[in-house]
Amino acid sequence: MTVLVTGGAGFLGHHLVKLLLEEGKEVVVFDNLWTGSAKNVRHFEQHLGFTFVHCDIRERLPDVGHVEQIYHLACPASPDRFEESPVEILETCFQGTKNIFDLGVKCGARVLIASTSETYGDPLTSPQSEQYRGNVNCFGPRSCYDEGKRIAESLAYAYHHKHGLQVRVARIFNAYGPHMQLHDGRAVPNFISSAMEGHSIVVYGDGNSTRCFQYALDCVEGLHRLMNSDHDLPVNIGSDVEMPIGLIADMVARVVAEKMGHADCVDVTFLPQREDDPTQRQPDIGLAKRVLGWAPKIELEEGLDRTVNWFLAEKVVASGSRRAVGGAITPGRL
Ligand SMILES: O=c1ccn([C@@H]2O[C@H](COP(=O)(O)OP(=O)(O)O[C@H]3OC[C@@H](O)[C@H](O)[C@H]3O)[C@@H](O)[C@H]2O)c(=O)[nH]1
Repeated sequence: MTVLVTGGAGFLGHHLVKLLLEEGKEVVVFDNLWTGSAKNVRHFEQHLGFTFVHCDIRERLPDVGHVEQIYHLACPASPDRFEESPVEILETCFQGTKNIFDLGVKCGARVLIASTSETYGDPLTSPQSEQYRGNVNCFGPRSCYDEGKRIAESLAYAYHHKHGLQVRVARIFNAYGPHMQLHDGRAVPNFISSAMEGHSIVVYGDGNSTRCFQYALDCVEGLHRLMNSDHDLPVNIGSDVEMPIGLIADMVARVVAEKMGHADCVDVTFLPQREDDPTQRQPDIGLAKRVLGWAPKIELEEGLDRTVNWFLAEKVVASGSRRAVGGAITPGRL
């Protein structure tokens, strides 16, 4: 079976491509390396079943022959990028997704889209089940992503009704793990990079906003189960262990300090809450448990330990060989 993964050089893309190759699938990756990295796919290059195509899904897509399944992950996911490139993100969510759906119709492929907990906006109810319709500001600084992903969901069901496209919709809640960019902008890598570099950790707000963080391997296992299930309505994929961000900052500071042999943890600096930053978030994962038999397995302590180990190892490699990070990649097979 040939599987296409858009955004396969991204953080979650990396873990998903690895899982699919280990399963014996032929994997084609589409990525323009906007927020992904060549490093995230370079070690797949000797795999005969792997093909990398450098392309932008907003443009006319290259011919890749027949594919049976498409995981559509391509889109920046860090709130820092939402403020930098809102128009490009909207184009990716609409035109990019439309191009992928057209390819799905042409090939008769099933398409899974990476939707998001951001479709619930700043939720007024907790936990958030798939029935909750959300509280999204349609013109705020995060709206390109929130509304972009909402229109991607709408487009998925429009293609299903009009063209019979088989769609799967995963609403992914906060994920973290190895292969995120150190300066990605999201909380976990930001906290790790500040602690590693001895800078104060920045927490927006008073530290009481909550999130539930899932480890990358759990997340891609959930995507894989959803793709191969019969359930064609949106499903939350996330951890339901809710924690204040201030506590997560403290945990990261402690883990990094222990591993680097520092006696003291770094300080935490509090800055004003960012506009429209959700104050609480916790998925109801009852549906995923029921229809996919899925729930996250890796606890936050264990996941943070593995993630910090990975970032520290990357730092040693980078300082040892001074090799380029995220450099240009040649189109075609890696
Ligand atoms: O350096 C930082 C970064 C983030 N934060 C805070 O930590 C919380 C989590 O922030 P993140 O940037 O990791 O992620 P957010 O929850 O804001 O958005 C994410 O939600 C789920 C996704 O689908 C997306 O990846 C992204 O939109 C927010 O309250 C944010 O303000 C900090 O306090 N300091």
